Amino acid sequence: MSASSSKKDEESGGGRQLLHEASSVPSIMLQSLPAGAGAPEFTPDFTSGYMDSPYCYDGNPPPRFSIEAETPPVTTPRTQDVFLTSERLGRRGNISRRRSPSETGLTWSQLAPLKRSDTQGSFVGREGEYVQPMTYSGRSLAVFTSGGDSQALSTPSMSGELPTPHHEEEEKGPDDSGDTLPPLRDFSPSRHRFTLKSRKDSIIPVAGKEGLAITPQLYRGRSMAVFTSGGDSQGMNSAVRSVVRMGLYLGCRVFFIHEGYQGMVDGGNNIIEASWNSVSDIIQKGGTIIGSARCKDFRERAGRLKAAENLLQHSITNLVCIGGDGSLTGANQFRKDWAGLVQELIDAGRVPASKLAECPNIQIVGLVGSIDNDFCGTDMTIGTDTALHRIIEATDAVVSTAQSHQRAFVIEVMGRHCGYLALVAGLASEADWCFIPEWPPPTNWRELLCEKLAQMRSEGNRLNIIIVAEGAIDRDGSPISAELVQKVITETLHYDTRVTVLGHVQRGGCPTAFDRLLGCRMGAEAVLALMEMTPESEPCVVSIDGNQMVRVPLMQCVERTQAVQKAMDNKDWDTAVRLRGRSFQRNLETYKLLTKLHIPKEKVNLAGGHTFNLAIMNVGAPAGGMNAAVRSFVRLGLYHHCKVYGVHNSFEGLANGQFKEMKWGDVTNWVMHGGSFLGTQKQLPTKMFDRIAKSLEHFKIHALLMVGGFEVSVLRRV
Ligand SMILES: Nc1ncnc2c1ncn2[C@@H]1O[C@H](COP(=O)(O)OP(=O)(O)O)[C@@H](O)[C@H]1O
Ligand SMILES: O=P(O)(O)OC[C@H]1O[C@](O)(COP(=O)(O)O)[C@@H](O)[C@@H]1O
Repeated sequence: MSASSSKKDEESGGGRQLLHEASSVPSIMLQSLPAGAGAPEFTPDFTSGYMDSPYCYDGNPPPRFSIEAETPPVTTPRTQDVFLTSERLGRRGNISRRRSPSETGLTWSQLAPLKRSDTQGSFVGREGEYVQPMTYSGRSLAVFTSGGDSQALSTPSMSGELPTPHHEEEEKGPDDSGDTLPPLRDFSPSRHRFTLKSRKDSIIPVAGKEGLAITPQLYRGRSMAVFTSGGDSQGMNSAVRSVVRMGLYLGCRVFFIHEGYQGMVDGGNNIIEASWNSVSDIIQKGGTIIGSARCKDFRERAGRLKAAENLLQHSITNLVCIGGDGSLTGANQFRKDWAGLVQELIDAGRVPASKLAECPNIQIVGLVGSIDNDFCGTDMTIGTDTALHRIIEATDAVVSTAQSHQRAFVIEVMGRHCGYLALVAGLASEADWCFIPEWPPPTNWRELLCEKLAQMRSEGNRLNIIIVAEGAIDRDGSPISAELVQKVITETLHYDTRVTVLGHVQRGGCPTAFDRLLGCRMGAEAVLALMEMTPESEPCVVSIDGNQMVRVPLMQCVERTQAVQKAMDNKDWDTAVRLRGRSFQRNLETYKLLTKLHIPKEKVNLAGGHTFNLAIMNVGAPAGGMNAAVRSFVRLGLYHHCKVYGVHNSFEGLANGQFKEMKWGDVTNWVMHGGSFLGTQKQLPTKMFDRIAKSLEHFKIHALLMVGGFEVSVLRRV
């Protein structure tokens, strides 16, 4: 026994001693997941723009949880208890494991660190990696929920295929970008160009200025305009509001251009000056108050000439374009043409000659507003989060009626070229199958699909949910429509099968809090980026990277986005998925793994034949997502040949031996349910340590995952 553990024994009394005496349980690892409102330390700080756990900044260590690990049973040099969290809480951020290297005695390189300057530090989780089936065959684990329950995303899967490893994406290495920002201080344009260090991406982001103090009236006298273009999305209004107010704050004249490029071409009342109040009371509204359009004229030089003439009338030489890749491509073309267009207008006597000196260039900054999340270069586009909420709400509603009538439902979601919405909706609703354009199903998908659905029914499921992206295709590139899927199911299985096309409902309605904030943050950053531009600057897109506002070169992003389509056209699915980014790959792998009906058959055991017992429990008040976490844990544990126990009723259950061995099918359909199926209680284990230790010994538990609030820390401190 180490010196440190002896000391802790003295502090904690007999229960701890029991753990150490349990010869058949050489060690125990405790891990905890924060859940719900009972985990205030993880509350995102939306206002500052940095949604990390304050652990990163306030210097306080997180609660520690292990009951000491003297003989580490698993594979790392010295395995310790960890605290799992979503790194930087970017919606597509990494799941990371947090702990202090100084506490663990490990070096950063052993931890595969993210190189953050957090007081706690993080190292990258293994989410999305290809994981050999049955790697930890024989081990046991248990799960419990405790504290407040929480509604969360967990992970279903899709095809009957085994997961195949994807190539490691080259563009993004571990996020080592974050910590170059200095504390809040005055901003002036000559200072503050922070580069994000050591990125391996071909698209290199530059850190934005969010969080810095900005001097008012810094750009007094400049003119700028904002417009929305292409398909609208929820959160565009928030971005417009933010652009207008930041522009005014900096002393600029700010104009609205109504109806996208069409308004720019038509001019007149489409271009009007904005005031502070003209954007009041819009942050909560869906759509775009300044209108959006698709405009043929602007694709032609003649149209762009008219647009330039209209902008020159107001001496507008700074544009914030809120739209998709098409709109941003158009903006880039406009910028390239600008000098020639101005000269042509002067030559034709349509604008005074002085305009050339006054407005020699036009500067462009883009914000991506699209529900599809199809733009390379940003983790999330404005509107995606809201669309996902709509889809999940609708799917939950469909599930209830499908259940009554024992029906299969094929739900079509938007995404002409991108499967993000379908895939993530599939994950979050535990759909039985999910069709996306980037990863078409095997050629015999009809048989596989029907086999899977039939098997589910034979195991007692009353319904089936299949999600089809609007742009889903098969391996030959032919569309897989919702109607085709319906036909296959009806003809083969004779199930009562209905199609629900969610359509524009997904794009309408009020934005979620996330999209409102995303619009706000991106809009403000866009104005700063715009004002800092020089005639030589390339147009940029303001994007979210992890949870940081960054600027990325517009055309590189557009090219990468178009490359995904090219890869799909060439039926190069691996490349298409890879180009979509690591988070997309992770989602896909997780979906494929966890949606399987049974544990995959492989017998590989990378743990060298060890048998491990795992347990999971919930603690504290219930919080959304607890069941989803349990489902993922149980299935992954089983996949690694562990024995997995669910511990009922928090610490009390732990002390009373309320352990239930969990099987793969026991957690089916757990994702969409709030609360805690294991049962959770707000209670401290302080008076139960002896009994807890006996239970752990009795069930020979090697590792325990606690999902809950602060209560989990008490056991750890023992
Ligand atoms: N290559 C281009 N040149 C000029 N304008 C373009 C170009 N591509 C798109 N646009 C303009 O942007 C508008 C919106 O583009 P679109 O692709 O329909 O939507 P999104 O911006 O949502 O991708 C088009 O109607 C057109 O006016
Ligand atoms: O409203 P429209 O013009 O029918 O467009 C529908 C398309 O627009 C989208 O909602 C969003 O696409 P973009 O934002 O990329 O333009 C797609 O998912 C959908 O296929």
